Amino acid sequence: MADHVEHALPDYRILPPDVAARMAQIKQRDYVLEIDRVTKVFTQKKNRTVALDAIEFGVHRRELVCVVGPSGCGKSTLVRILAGLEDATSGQILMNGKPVRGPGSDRGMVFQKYTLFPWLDVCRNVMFGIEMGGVDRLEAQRQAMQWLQMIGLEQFATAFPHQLSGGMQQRVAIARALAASPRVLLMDESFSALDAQTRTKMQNYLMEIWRKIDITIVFITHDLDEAIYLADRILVLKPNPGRVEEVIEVPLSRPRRAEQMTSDEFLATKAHLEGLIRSFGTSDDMDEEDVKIDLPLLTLVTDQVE
Ligand SMILES: Nc1ncnc2c1ncn2[C@@H]1O[C@H](COP(=O)(O)OP(=O)(O)OP(=O)(O)O)[C@@H](O)[C@H]1O
Repeated sequence: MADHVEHALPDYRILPPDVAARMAQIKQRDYVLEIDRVTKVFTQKKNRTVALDAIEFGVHRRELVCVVGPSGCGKSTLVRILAGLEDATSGQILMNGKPVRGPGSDRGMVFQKYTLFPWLDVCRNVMFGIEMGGVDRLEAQRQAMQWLQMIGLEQFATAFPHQLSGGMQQRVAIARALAASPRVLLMDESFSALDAQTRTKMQNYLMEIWRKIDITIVFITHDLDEAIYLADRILVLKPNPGRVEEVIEVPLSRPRRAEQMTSDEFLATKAHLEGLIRSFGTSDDMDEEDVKIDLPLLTLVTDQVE
């Protein structure tokens, strides 16, 4: 007899009762953001790329949706269209039922690269979004300090961005985006420049803020662990052309804890996502096993201990 029996993972589609109840509650809420048959075609000389092909999806109020997919499946294009930075070739984005015509204060954005204004101190960076909304300077300063308190950086109010670590800068970027009172926060690979430990802290920190305020989050990521850990639902895109492959309801209870990353439900969801990405057959950086490195001969290790 075999010494060990292979551990069978549960079906990732089976939601524990508390998760099923939460998901039912989320689905009763209105859509804040609707992607209404959005197609985006890029034409360059003779090349025609269908980056997004009739994408249809609705994000409920106070939901946290992650978007994953291999390189080139249209994640960045989608987030740029959601932000109003790019037009769809056909279809439309609706915010609370109204068509999006360009960037607006109802959608905040946090990018991958640190985008704080280097010449403004932390408080002024956060004040920026508030003042843009027509609030006077003194009131903006009061609100900015409240945000800094919320993110635990009030003692850094007069520091400049270069004096902060990457994680702290992203916390300020989140505070700056939220201070402008958006309905939706769009996050494009916002934590991928951070080291693993800081990244986990930022994920917990984001979920903590999200729990406290009325905000809906759309989070684009390459990282499957990050998507499963954060999301209520995961929108999986496939490339060539960019289409919705599947929408996954994450079978994990909230509040999320790091220990859940080794749970059967987590592993089953990850195994399924990995299988999907592999089935797209792209040479993607999500698939680390496929990465081949040509080493120059001189780098061969000669003192290897067996
Ligand atoms: N401005 C552009 N002009 C021409 N083609 C573009 C443009 N922007 C994106 N594309 C093409 O559209 C497709 C989707 O690109 P996009 O950057 O949205 O994918 P992605 O999923 O965000 O990729 P990655 O994860 O590598 O950032 C790709 O084939 C890309 O080459």
